Amino acid sequence: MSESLDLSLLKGTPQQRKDISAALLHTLKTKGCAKLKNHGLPDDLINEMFNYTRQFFALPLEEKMLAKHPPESTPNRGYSFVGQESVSSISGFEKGLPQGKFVRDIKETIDIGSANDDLIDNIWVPEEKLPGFRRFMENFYDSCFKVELEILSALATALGISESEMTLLHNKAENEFRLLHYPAIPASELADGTATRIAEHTDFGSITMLFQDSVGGLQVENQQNPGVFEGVESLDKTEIILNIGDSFQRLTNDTFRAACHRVTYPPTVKVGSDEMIPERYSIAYFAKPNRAASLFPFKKFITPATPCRYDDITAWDYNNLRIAKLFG
Ligand SMILES: O=C(O)CCC(=O)C(=O)O
Ligand SMILES: [Fe+2]
Repeated sequence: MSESLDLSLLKGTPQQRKDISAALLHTLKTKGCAKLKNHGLPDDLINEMFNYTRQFFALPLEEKMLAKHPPESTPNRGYSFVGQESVSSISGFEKGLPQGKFVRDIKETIDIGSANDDLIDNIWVPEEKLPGFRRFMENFYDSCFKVELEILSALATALGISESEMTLLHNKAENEFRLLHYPAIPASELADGTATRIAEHTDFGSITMLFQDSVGGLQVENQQNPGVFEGVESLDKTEIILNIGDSFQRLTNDTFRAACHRVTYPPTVKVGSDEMIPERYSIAYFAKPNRAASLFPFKKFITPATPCRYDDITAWDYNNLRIAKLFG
């Protein structure tokens, strides 16, 4: 995986901004994801984020279940126990592939939205179970939103589309963000291919900003070599791993393709061995276009050589179409 890109250059000279935006676009288009440093989120904040994430998942199951995700896909809020959600049902969706075999994800998650969302409320454990958790998460969400807008503006610059059009499409912060815990398991549990940590998938939104600990196992499909998945390790958990989601693929009429990714064995553990795969934590912030916005491709990307590939659909209808498949 290539070097981290220095996002502080977006605030440098106009030339530096242009160059770093172009580098970001190039890395995403070739590698499928980009690592970002100096993105503006303080190290302490990210470290605290991981601390809270660890503390949340360390609560007894019956306490986590006080914030339980409904059995169906919407509203996508609250705690999902190991086995509740299976991502393999959407593997290959945007590639137009038929649904493949069922693979069990061995992960637990909590999904969180904006504190100011007037459509959906968050689902929290009672404050006394994890004091400060709710407030911290709500603030972290807002901090991620600021970085999201900067990244989207940079991508707009690099793609030659209007920054304000891009911002207007995302200004309601109707995003989602998810804490993930992959429990420690013997490697043998993954050996026959019926289970994994998270099955191959693309994210639904515009961009995903991911934070991961140092365990490893995240793999992203190289955009120039379909079918080839490359490991993405973070030496430093304060780095953001950025990838493109399906909504952006639609908006750019496939100029930009969503990156397929998955989490499996970390590089330190031998496939099929008796070793234990250590537990792993990650945090994914899914930036999405406003619910009412159309995902019809920007005019610039519809040409005689590249006719429009997508129907007009709102971001919300598209989101629900995708998510409906996740909770079976
Ligand atoms: O845990 C990770 O690194 C990836 C999580 C992910 O891809 C997702 O939740 O969509
Ligand atoms: Fe993902």
